[in-house]
Amino acid sequence: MSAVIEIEGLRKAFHSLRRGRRVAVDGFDLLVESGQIHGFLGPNGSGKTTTLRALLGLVRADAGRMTVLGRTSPEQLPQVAGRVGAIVESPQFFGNFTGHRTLRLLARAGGVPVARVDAVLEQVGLRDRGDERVKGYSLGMKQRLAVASALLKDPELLILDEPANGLDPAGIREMRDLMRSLAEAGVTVLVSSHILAEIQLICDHVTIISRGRRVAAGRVDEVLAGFDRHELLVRVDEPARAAELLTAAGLTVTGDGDHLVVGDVDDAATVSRTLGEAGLWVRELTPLRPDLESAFLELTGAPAHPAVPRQVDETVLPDQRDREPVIDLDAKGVDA
Ligand SMILES: Nc1ncnc2c1ncn2[C@@H]1O[C@H](COP(=O)(O)OP(=O)(O)OP(=O)(O)O)[C@@H](O)[C@H]1O
Repeated sequence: MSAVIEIEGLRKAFHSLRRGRRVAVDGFDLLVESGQIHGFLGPNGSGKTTTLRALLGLVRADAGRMTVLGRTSPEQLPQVAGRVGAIVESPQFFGNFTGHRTLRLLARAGGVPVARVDAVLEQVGLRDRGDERVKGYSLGMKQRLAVASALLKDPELLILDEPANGLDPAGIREMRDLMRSLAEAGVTVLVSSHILAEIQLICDHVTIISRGRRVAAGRVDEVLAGFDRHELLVRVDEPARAAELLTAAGLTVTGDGDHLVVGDVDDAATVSRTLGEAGLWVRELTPLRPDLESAFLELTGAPAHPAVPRQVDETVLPDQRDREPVIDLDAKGVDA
């Protein structure tokens, strides 16, 4: 497997008038290999968007080494730009244009054959809706139109910043199916998100960022294995008595009501035997597998923040919302 994205020691600080210098990304590393659907997870403000913007040359990094498809970023990015599709800044669409017309315009502007438009509409499941005006699209359809615009170039690498943000469960499912079909078609996908359950379902690899630093990376199942507490959910009559017996047998027992959670269990038979010998019959014995949600909480000290609805055709760019005035160091050529 070859590296499609490599980031080593990325640093980026912003200077704001009110709060002074703020380090957004602090020595961050990321490795995405070809064929992966790679989840990029982190709490609100942990540095995901800044990382992606730096990778794509939209903001200048203070330090670090980055490559995209084997070329250094940002210097050699133009050499591979035609092979990379990205939605990091929310694209703006004209509500009065149809999806088809929007993509035709973008195809012409990007020097892509207009014949690609039908192909990408088909790919994102908008073929039958391409002749409708964008203002009549649901949020999920607008997100898919945004993905379609990134697919016009038939990219090998697709970078999506929070593609499921603000979507309802049906929209999230559509986005998930779309990413899966892209991966099956051989596209490498890097997707940032805070919707952990979705990342767990969609992605094979994950990198977790907290306060600008990488706190975990690897295959999703391997990252989760590090959080396996070998716990079992146990349902039994007389749970209070069962808890006493299991504690006396050296196990950790928590839980209330009609079930117990028994920890540090190497062999489930220990539980059923201990209870069975005392005449208590186990009605349910289920291993509790760690999920990304709890791993994330433990690693970052923060719960995944609730979805912030963000529409792809919002008139306000994300950077203009809830942000203080910023000294644009890039424009002034000043080092942070
Ligand atoms: N243009 C900017 N000016 C000033 N501060 C910024 C700017 N962009 C990002 N920051 C700050 O850098 C930190 C990281 O922000 P970033 O947007 O990269 O996080 P994120 O992980 O993408 O968050 P979210 O999930 O909310 O999108 C935050 O403290 C943010 O306020």
